[in-house]
Amino acid sequence: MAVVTVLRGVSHGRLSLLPHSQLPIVRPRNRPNVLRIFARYSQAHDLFTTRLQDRLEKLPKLVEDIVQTSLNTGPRGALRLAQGVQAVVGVGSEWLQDVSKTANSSTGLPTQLQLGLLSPLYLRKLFERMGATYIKLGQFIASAPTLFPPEYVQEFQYCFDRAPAVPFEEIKTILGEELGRPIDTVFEYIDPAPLASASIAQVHGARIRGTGEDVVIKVLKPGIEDILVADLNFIYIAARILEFLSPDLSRASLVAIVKDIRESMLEEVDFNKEATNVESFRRYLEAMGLTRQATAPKVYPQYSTKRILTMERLYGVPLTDLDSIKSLVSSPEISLITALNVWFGSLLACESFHADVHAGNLWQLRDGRIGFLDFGIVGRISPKTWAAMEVFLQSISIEDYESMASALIDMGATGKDVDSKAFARDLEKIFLSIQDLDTEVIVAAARDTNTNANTVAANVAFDERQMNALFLDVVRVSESYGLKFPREFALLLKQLLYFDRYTRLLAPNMNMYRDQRIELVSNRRQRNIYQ
Ligand SMILES: Nc1ncnc2c1ncn2[C@@H]1O[C@H](COP(=O)(O)OP(=O)(O)OP(=O)(O)O)[C@@H](O)[C@H]1O
Repeated sequence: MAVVTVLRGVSHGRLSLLPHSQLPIVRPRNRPNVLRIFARYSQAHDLFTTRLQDRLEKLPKLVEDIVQTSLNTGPRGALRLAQGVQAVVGVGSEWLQDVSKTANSSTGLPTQLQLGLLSPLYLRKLFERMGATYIKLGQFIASAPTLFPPEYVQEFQYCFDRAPAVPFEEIKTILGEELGRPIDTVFEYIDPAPLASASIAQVHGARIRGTGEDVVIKVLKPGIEDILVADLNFIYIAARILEFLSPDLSRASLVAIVKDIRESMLEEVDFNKEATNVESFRRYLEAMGLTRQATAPKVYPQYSTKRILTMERLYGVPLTDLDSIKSLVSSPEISLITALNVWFGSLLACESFHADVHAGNLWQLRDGRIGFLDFGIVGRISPKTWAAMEVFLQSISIEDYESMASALIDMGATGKDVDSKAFARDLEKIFLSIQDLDTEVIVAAARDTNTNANTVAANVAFDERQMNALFLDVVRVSESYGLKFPREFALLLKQLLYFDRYTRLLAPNMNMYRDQRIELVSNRRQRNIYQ
């Protein structure tokens, strides 16, 4: 909790050294008042002096670390600083405009505007402008509700990763360097217009020379590693200073956060890792006899490196694109069931699970199969978490909130005794509210006979916001009982809520946790749902 407290303090600009009045006091018994007061004062004073000395001793190491890290960052640091200033000025002027719009209103400035650039909305915008590292940091905040204040976790769910495209000439240069030979000896054709452009990578359609196979090439954007080094070093310095200023801050947690961010970012900019993840998912499909039902793009290792990833091109539409999907398959419900069974099966039988199956990464393919894209973020489940997760999922399916509570207690590290009955009652309230809220939203969308893609999308966005709020509720209630979950649990739960949303959209009458066709817990034996 120390991390949360301090980070909250920072976010409201209130970080300070521990004042005298809050120093722990050891009460000696049976002493006259004056002596007691003196003893109390001198103990507090001693403690303060010891802490100060302790800190002063650490100061040279901190300065050395900062200097060393800044030297490692080199001129990239200055460049990043300039970009940072530009981003602050940009979002700052947006904020000023918004302030001036509300200046004449009688209700005064909304809290969002009062907090300035530190408010969730403007901080999210600032992160988006700052690019790759901060977008990933934002996405990390969104996935770590136990560490950050809920309003930030909620807002950062919408940290969009879109960035201007890098000119095609530059992309061609990178491809030539990475392939080590003229690109036209490998590719017969590359589409100069990118299929997608995010902060870290850009994707182009292409055709392999000789075989004529359609592929996509995911290219790491130039200079992205430099930006990462500069940004991660900056984040490291900030963490060190925080530790220095607040000795009460749990060091292990803060270091773990920085380590987690660092590791997940470095994994994402190494396409060899993504290639390994896709390949292991494909092996899982093969081993389970699921290749006729689902796929992930085949990787062309001979045309892939750390910086470029050449993959089979899939053709299809996102599973949530209701109108398009109906033109491809007669029963979107069956498609959804397949997707769910394949994903749940991977939890058990694959080395890692796809931890980012948002709508853009889950496709209904033209050939009828389900396509899983983008294996940049994966999770791994420890046996302990998985065992508790099994019970958790079973308990959802039978609406047994007491076993749900005990599964959550098993998963969440706590030294305290938890009142599992009260916890169960609180969980029940949350899950009941999920059912009510979502059904309402989706039914409203479905009744609209003129529904077009935009209408559906608007409703889905609204629905997603609610789902996230409910997901945060589960975590918040658990936290109030002293539970702290491993991050893989948050990844899993978030994914389940995404799936719940797809279910309400594609198969409103189906109960994901009860339907016999969905093997939530054990998917070793694939049932034939097509008979
Ligand atoms: N194998 C593929 N076949 C067809 N299109 C693809 C393929 N891989 C990627 N794309 C297209 O490129 C887009 C971005 O790809 P991907 O999700 O892998 O990159 P990303 O940089 O991680 O993007 P994001 O973070 O937005 O998910 C996909 O949404 C899809 O439109």
